[in-house]
Amino acid sequence: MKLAAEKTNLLLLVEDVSKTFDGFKAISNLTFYLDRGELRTVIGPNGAGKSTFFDLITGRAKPDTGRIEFGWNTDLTGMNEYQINRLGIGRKFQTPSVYAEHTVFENLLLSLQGPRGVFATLWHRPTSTERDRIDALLRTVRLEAKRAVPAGRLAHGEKQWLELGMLLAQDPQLLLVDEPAAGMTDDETARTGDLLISLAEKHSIIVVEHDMTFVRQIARDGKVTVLHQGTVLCEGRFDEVQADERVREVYLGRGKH
Ligand SMILES: Nc1ncnc2c1ncn2[C@@H]1O[C@H](COP(=O)(O)OP(=O)(O)OP(=O)(O)O)[C@@H](O)[C@H]1O
Repeated sequence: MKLAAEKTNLLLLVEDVSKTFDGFKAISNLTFYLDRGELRTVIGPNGAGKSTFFDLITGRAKPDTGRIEFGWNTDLTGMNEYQINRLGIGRKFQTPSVYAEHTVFENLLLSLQGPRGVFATLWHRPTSTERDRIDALLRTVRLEAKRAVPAGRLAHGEKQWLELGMLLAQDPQLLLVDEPAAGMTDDETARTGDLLISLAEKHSIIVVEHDMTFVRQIARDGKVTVLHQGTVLCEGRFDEVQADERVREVYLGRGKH
């Protein structure tokens, strides 16, 4: 349990959380702390509970027991997904969900304006502040050259970057990113890593990932958390985790590298 003095830099507190689905304990006494400005990578074999962990933070699933707090003692367990999102927690799912027939620019405009609705947004002339904001987002995700291209015509990697840009348009404090490198070429994967590292200067980020080359790239000297059977098996720098016998047994030993 964290003491008050240790909490000053804490952004997310997950303590002793459990979640059972139909008698199966998907998350079991999970404790996890994230500091402000951290870029944390979470790995673990299939079924370890990574998606459920994100579901619990974002309010998609509710814990049976335990505490989940954001910022300075804001209890997330009593809030719904919308309220948690409004607090500043954004999630990017593995499969990009962009408006295929609308341009990259329009997709970013839609995210910037929130729940106004597609029709209202696209019939309203963006303000110069909105244009500046979108230009900055396009630079961040390196899609300036694609601003007028319909999102459906983008390459897989570009769609993922656009969706990250759409998430950033809401200016979240905490970004939860699910397997961003899945299905990407090596070059796209490396660019995604660079992008996440640059975002970590302003945001706190948790990335769930299977691709170990990518995990090594983004983890640098930061912490990697290994989940197994719904709980934290170990935590440490990439090389420490990689050398841990328990990790080798449950994860790397199964042929994932
Ligand atoms: N809504 C649900 N109902 C029943 N069982 C569930 C539900 N959600 C998750 N589970 C179970 O909980 C366990 C953890 O699932 P979860 O999807 O969180 O793992 P994961 O680490 O994300 O796996 P993967 O790497 O394959 O995506 C799995 O055994 C899964 O079948």
